Amino acid sequence: MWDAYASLGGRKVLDGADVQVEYCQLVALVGPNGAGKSCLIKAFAGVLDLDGGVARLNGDDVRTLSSRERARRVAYLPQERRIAWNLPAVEVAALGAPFLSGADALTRAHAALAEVGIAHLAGRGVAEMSGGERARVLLARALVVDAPLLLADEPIAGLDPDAQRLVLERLRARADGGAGVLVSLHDLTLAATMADRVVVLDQGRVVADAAPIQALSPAVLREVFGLDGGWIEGPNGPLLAARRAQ
Ligand SMILES: Nc1ncnc2c1ncn2[C@@H]1O[C@H](COP(=O)(O)OP(=O)(O)OP(=O)(O)O)[C@@H](O)[C@H]1O
Repeated sequence: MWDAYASLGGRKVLDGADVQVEYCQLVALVGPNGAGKSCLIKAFAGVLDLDGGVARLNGDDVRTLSSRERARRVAYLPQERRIAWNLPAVEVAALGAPFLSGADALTRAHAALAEVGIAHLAGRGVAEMSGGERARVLLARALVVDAPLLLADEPIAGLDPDAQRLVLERLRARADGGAGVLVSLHDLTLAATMADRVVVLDQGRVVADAAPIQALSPAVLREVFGLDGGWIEGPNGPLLAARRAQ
């Protein structure tokens, strides 16, 4: 995405943001509440109009692609977790592959539910699930196709710690398997542990885009997140040691 500008309700929500997602990379998008992360992801998914700049998928302006072509090229997990109908989980997950035959879509949906650790819930209605279980069904819907670009807006919000790790490991595996993955996160330690690159967004602008520890430097932690501190090496990767700036 180059030079993206967008406004909502008369306010600038993207202000010249440049973000590239390469194949085989997991890119974590971080920033405070209201920074523009969802807007940026929506622009990539082709569901938010830009006032300026362009979101390209493999060179093509996403807005020029048909819905089916978009569904092939980009899988999108929105932040919104509402599901209108009480369909079984496997049928909800199968909706992620509208261009496959019903049987193929269901086979893939079963595999995607297993991938996110809820194969046992395949036949359960989504209205009869906990919030975290439903969140995993929606993630499975995004994983049903091997889209070259996977967009996940706060995929681990509301999940227990084990499920958070599982979901990020699955997204990591998609990147290792060749996809570009852009995932918005609030947990900076998980972002630093799992991502190849971290993009820091603040007021619709990219203020850092680098390897995790470089992007989340003490200066960025202070200026963007209001935190004093830095990174220490933990047994399983970097750990954020920070407190609110005085
Ligand atoms: N439908 C809307 N109408 C008007 N303003 C909106 C709308 N949706 C979002 N905004 C504004 O756009 C800005 C960016 O919102 P966005 O949802 O992209 O932030 P975010 O970084 O994803 O935040 P969070 O971490 O809270 O999810 C915010 O100032 C928000 O108030």
